[in-house]
Amino acid sequence: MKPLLELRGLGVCYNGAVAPALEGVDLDLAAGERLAIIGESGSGKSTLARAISGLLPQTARLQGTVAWPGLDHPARNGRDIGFVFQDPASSLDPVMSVGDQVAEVAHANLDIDWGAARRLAVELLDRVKLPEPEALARAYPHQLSGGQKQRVVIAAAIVACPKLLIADEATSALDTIVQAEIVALIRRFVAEDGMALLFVSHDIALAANLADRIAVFRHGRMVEMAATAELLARPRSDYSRALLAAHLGLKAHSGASR
Ligand SMILES: Nc1ncnc2c1ncn2[C@@H]1O[C@H](COP(=O)(O)OP(=O)(O)OP(=O)(O)O)[C@@H](O)[C@H]1O
Repeated sequence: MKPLLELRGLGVCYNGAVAPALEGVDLDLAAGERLAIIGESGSGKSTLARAISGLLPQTARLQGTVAWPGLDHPARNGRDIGFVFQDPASSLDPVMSVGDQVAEVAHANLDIDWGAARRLAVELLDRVKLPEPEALARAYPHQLSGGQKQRVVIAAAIVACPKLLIADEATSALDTIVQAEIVALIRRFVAEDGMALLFVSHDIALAANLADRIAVFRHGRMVEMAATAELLARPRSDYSRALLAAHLGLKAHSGASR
Protein backbone atom coordinates (compact mmCIF):
# COMPACT_ATOMS: atom_id res chain seq x y z
CA MET A 1 0.00 0.00 0.00
CA LYS A 2 1.14 3.54 -0.73
CA PRO A 3 2.37 5.42 2.34
CA LEU A 4 0.44 8.53 3.37
CA LEU A 5 3.62 10.59 3.55
CA GLU A 6 7.02 10.02 2.00
CA LEU A 7 10.15 12.03 2.84
CA ARG A 8 13.28 11.59 0.74
CA GLY A 9 16.61 13.25 1.47
CA LEU A 10 14.83 15.97 3.40
CA GLY A 11 17.09 18.76 4.58
CA VAL A 12 16.51 22.26 5.96
CA CYS A 13 18.97 25.10 6.36
CA TYR A 14 17.84 28.25 8.13
CA ASN A 15 19.05 31.56 6.78
CA GLY A 16 22.44 32.46 8.24
CA ALA A 17 22.93 29.14 10.08
CA VAL A 18 26.26 27.37 9.62
CA ALA A 19 24.96 23.82 10.07
CA PRO A 20 21.72 22.46 8.57
CA ALA A 21 18.85 22.06 11.06
CA LEU A 22 17.84 18.86 9.25
CA GLU A 23 19.80 16.65 6.89
CA GLY A 24 19.15 13.59 4.70
CA VAL A 25 15.91 12.40 6.30
CA ASP A 26 14.21 9.42 4.62
CA LEU A 27 10.92 8.44 6.17
CA ASP A 28 7.59 6.82 5.24
CA LEU A 29 4.45 7.22 7.31
CA ALA A 30 1.56 4.84 6.69
CA ALA A 31 -2.08 5.93 6.94
CA GLY A 32 -3.19 5.55 10.55
CA GLU A 33 0.34 4.96 11.82
CA ARG A 34 1.58 6.57 15.02
CA LEU A 35 5.17 7.74 14.80
CA ALA A 36 7.07 9.53 17.56
CA ILE A 37 9.98 11.85 16.83
CA ILE A 38 12.27 12.16 19.82
CA GLY A 39 15.57 13.84 20.53
CA GLU A 40 17.10 16.54 22.65
CA SER A 41 16.40 20.24 22.24
CA GLY A 42 17.73 21.56 18.94
CA SER A 43 17.86 18.13 17.26
CA GLY A 44 15.51 19.28 14.46
CA LYS A 45 12.20 17.76 15.57
CA SER A 46 10.10 20.91 15.13
CA THR A 47 11.90 21.72 11.89
CA LEU A 48 10.80 18.32 10.57
CA ALA A 49 7.18 18.96 11.62
CA ARG A 50 7.26 22.41 9.97
CA ALA A 51 8.88 21.10 6.78
CA ILE A 52 6.17 18.44 6.44
CA SER A 53 3.43 21.02 6.82
CA GLY A 54 5.00 23.78 4.73
CA LEU A 55 5.31 26.07 7.73
CA LEU A 56 9.01 26.88 7.49
CA PRO A 57 10.05 30.53 7.27
CA GLN A 58 10.34 31.64 3.64
CA THR A 59 14.07 32.23 4.05
CA ALA A 60 14.72 28.59 5.02
CA ARG A 61 16.22 26.41 2.28
CA LEU A 62 14.60 23.05 1.72
CA GLN A 63 16.28 20.07 0.11
CA GLY A 64 14.83 16.72 -0.94
CA THR A 65 11.14 15.96 -1.21
CA VAL A 66 7.97 15.86 0.87
CA ALA A 67 5.40 13.79 -1.03
CA TRP A 68 1.89 12.65 -0.15
CA PRO A 69 1.32 9.44 -2.15
CA GLY A 70 -1.71 8.70 0.05
CA LEU A 71 -3.52 11.88 -1.06
CA ASP A 72 -4.76 12.70 -4.55
CA HIS A 73 -4.07 16.43 -4.04
CA PRO A 74 -1.40 18.56 -2.33
CA ALA A 75 -1.74 18.40 1.47
CA ARG A 76 -3.72 21.32 2.90
CA ASN A 77 -3.23 22.50 6.44
CA GLY A 78 -6.40 22.25 8.49
CA ARG A 79 -8.01 19.85 6.00
CA ASP A 80 -5.35 17.12 5.62
CA ILE A 81 -2.99 18.05 8.44
CA GLY A 82 -4.07 19.11 11.94
CA PHE A 83 -1.65 20.68 14.40
CA VAL A 84 -1.30 20.89 18.12
CA PHE A 85 1.68 22.96 19.30
CA GLN A 86 3.25 23.39 22.71
CA ASP A 87 1.69 26.70 23.68
CA PRO A 88 -2.09 26.66 23.25
CA ALA A 89 -2.33 30.41 23.96
CA SER A 90 -0.29 31.26 20.87
CA SER A 91 -2.40 28.93 18.69
CA LEU A 92 -5.65 30.70 19.62
CA ASP A 93 -6.90 34.15 18.66
CA PRO A 94 -7.43 36.09 21.93
CA VAL A 95 -10.33 38.19 20.56
CA MET A 96 -12.43 35.41 19.01
CA SER A 97 -14.69 33.03 20.97
CA VAL A 98 -13.33 29.49 21.12
CA GLY A 99 -16.46 28.09 19.45
CA ASP A 100 -16.00 30.45 16.51
CA GLN A 101 -12.34 29.44 16.21
CA VAL A 102 -13.22 25.76 15.87
CA ALA A 103 -16.15 26.62 13.59
CA GLU A 104 -13.88 28.71 11.37
CA VAL A 105 -11.63 25.71 10.66
CA ALA A 106 -14.70 23.58 9.87
CA HIS A 107 -16.23 26.28 7.64
CA ALA A 108 -12.98 26.87 5.75
CA ASN A 109 -12.29 23.18 5.11
CA LEU A 110 -15.62 21.38 4.93
CA ASP A 111 -18.44 22.13 2.55
CA ILE A 112 -20.84 23.38 5.23
CA ASP A 113 -22.48 26.71 6.09
CA TRP A 114 -21.61 28.76 9.18
CA GLY A 115 -24.56 27.47 11.23
CA ALA A 116 -23.55 23.84 10.64
CA ALA A 117 -19.91 24.70 11.34
CA ARG A 118 -20.92 26.31 14.65
CA ARG A 119 -22.97 23.22 15.64
CA LEU A 120 -20.07 20.96 14.69
CA ALA A 121 -17.74 23.10 16.83
CA VAL A 122 -19.97 22.57 19.89
CA GLU A 123 -19.97 18.82 19.16
CA LEU A 124 -16.18 18.83 19.01
CA LEU A 125 -15.85 20.81 22.25
CA ASP A 126 -18.00 18.12 23.83
CA ARG A 127 -15.85 15.40 22.27
CA VAL A 128 -12.68 16.84 23.81
CA LYS A 129 -14.54 16.68 27.12
CA LEU A 130 -14.95 20.37 27.83
CA PRO A 131 -17.76 21.00 30.32
CA GLU A 132 -20.99 22.68 29.11
CA PRO A 133 -19.71 22.96 25.54
CA GLU A 134 -22.64 25.13 24.38
CA ALA A 135 -21.81 27.87 26.91
CA LEU A 136 -18.07 27.33 26.68
CA ALA A 137 -18.16 27.87 22.92
CA ARG A 138 -18.97 31.54 23.67
CA ALA A 139 -15.95 31.96 26.01
CA TYR A 140 -12.67 33.62 25.02
CA PRO A 141 -9.28 31.93 25.43
CA HIS A 142 -8.28 34.00 28.50
CA GLN A 143 -11.29 32.55 30.36
CA LEU A 144 -9.93 29.00 30.01
CA SER A 145 -7.14 27.09 31.81
CA GLY A 146 -4.06 25.95 29.87
CA GLY A 147 -5.40 22.39 29.67
CA GLN A 148 -8.82 23.61 28.47
CA LYS A 149 -7.18 25.79 25.83
CA GLN A 150 -5.19 22.79 24.58
CA ARG A 151 -8.47 20.83 24.30
CA VAL A 152 -9.88 23.64 22.14
CA VAL A 153 -6.75 23.49 19.96
CA ILE A 154 -7.22 19.71 19.59
CA ALA A 155 -10.90 20.24 18.67
CA ALA A 156 -9.84 22.71 15.95
CA ALA A 157 -7.08 20.36 14.77
CA ILE A 158 -9.40 17.40 14.25
CA VAL A 159 -12.67 19.10 13.24
CA ALA A 160 -12.01 18.64 9.50
CA CYS A 161 -10.97 14.97 9.97
CA PRO A 162 -7.35 15.36 8.80
CA LYS A 163 -5.35 12.34 7.66
CA LEU A 164 -2.39 13.39 9.83
CA LEU A 165 -2.30 14.95 13.27
CA ILE A 166 0.98 16.60 14.22
CA ALA A 167 1.45 17.12 17.95
CA ASP A 168 4.63 19.10 18.60
CA GLU A 169 5.48 19.04 22.33
CA ALA A 170 1.70 19.34 22.76
CA THR A 171 1.77 18.50 26.45
CA SER A 172 5.11 20.01 27.51
CA ALA A 173 3.61 23.19 28.96
CA LEU A 174 1.01 21.35 31.04
CA ASP A 175 1.22 19.79 34.50
CA THR A 176 1.52 16.00 34.77
CA ILE A 177 -2.15 15.20 35.35
CA VAL A 178 -3.40 17.44 32.54
CA GLN A 179 -0.59 16.06 30.36
CA ALA A 180 -1.87 12.50 30.87
CA GLU A 181 -5.45 13.60 30.05
CA ILE A 182 -4.35 15.27 26.82
CA VAL A 183 -2.27 12.24 25.79
CA ALA A 184 -5.30 10.01 26.45
CA LEU A 185 -7.45 12.30 24.26
CA ILE A 186 -4.93 12.23 21.42
CA ARG A 187 -4.67 8.46 21.65
CA ARG A 188 -8.47 8.07 21.53
CA PHE A 189 -9.02 10.39 18.57
CA VAL A 190 -6.23 8.81 16.55
CA ALA A 191 -7.76 5.37 17.17
CA GLU A 192 -11.37 6.45 16.58
CA ASP A 193 -10.76 8.61 13.51
CA GLY A 194 -7.97 6.52 11.96
CA MET A 195 -5.63 9.52 11.64
CA ALA A 196 -1.88 9.07 11.40
CA LEU A 197 0.01 10.73 14.26
CA LEU A 198 3.37 12.47 14.28
CA PHE A 199 4.11 12.92 17.97
CA VAL A 200 7.09 15.20 18.56
CA SER A 201 8.51 15.00 22.06
CA HIS A 202 11.72 15.06 24.07
CA ASP A 203 10.07 12.61 26.49
CA ILE A 204 10.84 9.04 25.48
CA ALA A 205 8.34 7.54 27.97
CA LEU A 206 5.49 9.65 26.63
CA ALA A 207 6.48 8.79 23.08
CA ALA A 208 6.69 5.06 23.84
CA ASN A 209 3.25 5.22 25.37
CA LEU A 210 1.64 6.53 22.18
CA ALA A 211 3.65 5.43 19.19
CA ASP A 212 3.95 2.31 17.02
CA ARG A 213 7.41 3.44 15.86
CA ILE A 214 9.98 5.84 17.25
CA ALA A 215 12.48 7.87 15.23
CA VAL A 216 15.40 9.27 17.20
CA PHE A 217 16.92 12.56 16.01
CA ARG A 218 20.23 14.15 16.87
CA HIS A 219 21.91 17.20 15.32
CA GLY A 220 19.38 17.25 12.50
CA ARG A 221 19.84 13.61 11.50
CA MET A 222 17.75 10.56 12.16
CA VAL A 223 20.06 8.27 14.10
CA GLU A 224 17.64 5.37 14.45
CA MET A 225 14.07 4.34 13.72
CA ALA A 226 12.43 1.19 15.02
CA ALA A 227 9.21 -0.27 16.34
CA THR A 228 8.63 1.07 19.84
CA ALA A 229 9.13 -2.25 21.67
CA GLU A 230 12.24 -2.99 19.61
CA LEU A 231 13.79 0.41 20.30
CA LEU A 232 13.15 0.13 24.03
CA ALA A 233 14.49 -3.44 24.24
CA ARG A 234 17.40 -3.20 21.79
CA PRO A 235 18.43 0.37 20.97
CA ARG A 236 21.02 0.20 18.19
CA SER A 237 22.68 3.57 18.56
CA ASP A 238 24.72 4.82 21.53
CA TYR A 239 22.61 7.97 21.53
CA SER A 240 19.29 6.06 21.87
CA ARG A 241 20.87 4.00 24.64
CA ALA A 242 21.91 7.21 26.41
CA LEU A 243 18.39 8.69 26.06
CA LEU A 244 16.89 5.53 27.53
CA ALA A 245 19.45 5.38 30.32
CA ALA A 246 18.77 9.04 31.18
CA HIS A 247 15.05 8.29 31.37
CA LEU A 248 15.56 5.18 33.51
CA GLY A 249 17.91 7.21 35.72
CA LEU A 250 15.21 9.84 36.20
CA LYS A 251 12.64 7.16 37.04
CA ALA A 252 14.96 5.47 39.54
CA HIS A 253 15.70 8.86 41.09
CA SER A 254 12.04 9.87 41.46
CA GLY A 255 11.25 6.37 42.83
CA ALA A 256 14.03 6.69 45.40
CA SER A 257 12.85 10.10 46.53
CA ARG A 258 9.29 8.94 47.31
N1 LIG B 1 13.41 30.06 12.55
C1 LIG B 1 14.68 29.64 12.77
N2 LIG B 1 15.74 30.37 12.31
C2 LIG B 1 17.01 29.97 12.51
N3 LIG B 1 17.35 28.82 13.16
C3 LIG B 1 16.35 28.06 13.64
C4 LIG B 1 14.96 28.44 13.47
N4 LIG B 1 14.20 27.46 14.05
C5 LIG B 1 15.07 26.54 14.56
N5 LIG B 1 16.34 26.89 14.31
C6 LIG B 1 17.56 26.11 14.66
O1 LIG B 1 17.46 24.83 14.03
C7 LIG B 1 17.91 23.81 14.91
C8 LIG B 1 16.80 22.79 15.13
O2 LIG B 1 15.75 23.42 15.84
P1 LIG B 1 14.34 22.71 16.14
O3 LIG B 1 13.44 23.73 16.77
O4 LIG B 1 13.88 22.04 14.92
O5 LIG B 1 14.77 21.61 17.21
P2 LIG B 1 13.87 20.79 18.24
O6 LIG B 1 14.46 19.44 18.30
O7 LIG B 1 12.44 20.91 17.88
O8 LIG B 1 14.15 21.55 19.59
P3 LIG B 1 13.13 21.96 20.77
O9 LIG B 1 12.72 20.68 21.41
O10 LIG B 1 13.97 22.83 21.65
O11 LIG B 1 12.02 22.70 20.10
C9 LIG B 1 18.38 24.50 16.18
O12 LIG B 1 19.76 24.68 16.08
C10 LIG B 1 17.65 25.82 16.15
O13 LIG B 1 18.38 26.82 16.82
